[in-house]
Amino acid sequence: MSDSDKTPSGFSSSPCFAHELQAGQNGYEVVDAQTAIDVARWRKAQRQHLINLRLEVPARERQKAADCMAEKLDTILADSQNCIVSVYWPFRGEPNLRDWMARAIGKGVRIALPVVEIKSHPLVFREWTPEARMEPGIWNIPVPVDGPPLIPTHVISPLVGFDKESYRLGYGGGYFDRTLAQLQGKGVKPIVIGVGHSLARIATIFPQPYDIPMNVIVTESDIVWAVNQ
Ligand SMILES: Nc1nc2c(c(=O)[nH]1)N(C=O)[C@@H](CNc1ccc(C(=O)N[C@@H](CCC(=O)O)C(=O)O)cc1)CN2
Ligand SMILES: Nc1ncnc2c1ncn2[C@@H]1O[C@H](COP(=O)(O)OP(=O)(O)OP(=O)(O)O)[C@@H](O)[C@H]1O
Repeated sequence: MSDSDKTPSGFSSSPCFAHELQAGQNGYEVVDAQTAIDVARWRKAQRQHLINLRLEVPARERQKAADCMAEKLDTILADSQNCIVSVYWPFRGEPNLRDWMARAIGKGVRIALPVVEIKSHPLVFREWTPEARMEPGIWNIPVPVDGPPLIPTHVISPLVGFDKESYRLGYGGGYFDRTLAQLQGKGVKPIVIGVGHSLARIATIFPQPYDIPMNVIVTESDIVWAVNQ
């Protein structure tokens, strides 16, 4: 099946929503209500499909792919002393970068993990080390409990899906977009690195006004920098 074959049919709106923009209250423009419902429904189905595809890959093969991604991260973060890199604690078949996190600390990088402190609010980042005290957070994902919030210089974001315009499909909470928008409001622009399997590539995520594109996407086979960097 070609990418264009995967384009859903039956939408009330075309992929270009620019003509439907209205002033919103969240600091970004909003599209009309029906478009928002259509996009949310389509994304939900895509998430389910892409997570299932990834979980069908045998665990050993997934770890091999994650190791390839880790090597590529080393290239991107070659000059990363003094950097604070937000990673993630893997779940539901996300690339497991935990060994890479420990190695990066050995090279002078500070590693942080995202924490949902308040539902539907921006994420907070707390430092992780192999000794960090962890507690189950949202969806039982372990999060560090001690230390002050950190502001990352780099945000490594796990991809459920991604498209050729470097937009990310996540789990539907809007957490990364909300967080990046908040940081940008403070004049902070971390480098956003998406990591995911190449099977997560789709033609478009039907980007919405609140979606913030990533700077670079790392898969097991490629490093793809966004255009207009
Ligand atoms: N490993 C890992 N940790 C992570 C993330 C991640 O993507 N991976 N996150 C990255 O953001 C944050 C958690 N993300 C979340 C995203 C959505 C929902 C959530 O409640 N989703 C709704 C479905 C919404 C919908 O489909 O419309 C739900 O499950 O009911 C919870 C947490 C922080 N930690
Ligand atoms: N900057 C923002 N401010 C307020 N709400 C936002 C913002 N960005 C996204 N959202 C909300 O989050 C919802 C889910 O967004 P989206 O479908 O992009 O999630 P996602 O990127 O897949 O999830 P996640 O980042 O948690 O993995 C959107 O419907 C939107 O209402």
